[in-house]
Amino acid sequence: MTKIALFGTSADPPTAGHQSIIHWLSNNFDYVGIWAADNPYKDHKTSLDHRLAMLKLLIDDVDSPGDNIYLSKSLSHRRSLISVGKAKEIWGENSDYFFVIGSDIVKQIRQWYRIDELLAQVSLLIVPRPGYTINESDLKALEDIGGKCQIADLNAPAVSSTAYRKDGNENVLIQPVQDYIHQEKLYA
Ligand SMILES: Nc1ncnc2c1ncn2[C@@H]1O[C@H](COP(=O)(O)OP(=O)(O)OP(=O)(O)O)[C@@H](O)[C@H]1O
Ligand SMILES: O=C(O)c1ccc[n+]([C@@H]2O[C@H](COP(=O)([O-])O)[C@@H](O)[C@H]2O)c1
Repeated sequence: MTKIALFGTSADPPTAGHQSIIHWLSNNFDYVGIWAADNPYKDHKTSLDHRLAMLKLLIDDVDSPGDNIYLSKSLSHRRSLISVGKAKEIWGENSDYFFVIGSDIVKQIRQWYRIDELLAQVSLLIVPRPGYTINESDLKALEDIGGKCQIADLNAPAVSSTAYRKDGNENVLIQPVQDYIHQEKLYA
């Protein structure tokens, strides 16, 4: 069965961490669907169009021999259940869908919109994030509501969008994203 990884991010701005996840997904799945979306729990510091443009630069910079990464505005939705529905219009009902989250989201995701319906349609692929241990009790709570969880065998770097927004740490960004931010005078 075709394996599809789905990865949504607020991309405010996208970091070297997002890039290492996308690179790994590209090597481990048949297709990778990526989108930028507003997060209903957060305020964003720049427009969705700028965040999409930065995400495109980040993906263009990924060395992907399979050429299997799809950044699609049609997937962009603040509710991931809707994004998954859009993905199924692209890759069909008979593919195997893996919804990718960092380990910092494992507890929170239980509060997401119609989470039981989301979990019925995808497996969760959890990327270990430095500083965020994956607790058995959180995995069990997800399983209790129908979650099928797998842990990705990937060491993502200890970087975050917050480190750039709050502290201006440019080391968390790849050069093309830094250049775009300067050119468009974002996050000033
Ligand atoms: N370095 C990382 N390691 C593991 N997971 C990550 C990493 N960066 C982002 N993720 C995961 O990718 C998804 C999208 O992340 P998001 O765009 O919120 O980045 P972030 O750095 O967490 O942003 P912010 O600092 O604004 O909260 C989330 O599921 C998050 O857990
Ligand atoms: O569906 C939800 O209820 C929901 C709640 C919070 C976040 N999301 C999505 O999760 C993705 C990652 O968000 P973020 O801010 O962690 O990058 C992004 O695509 C959001 O739209 C989705």
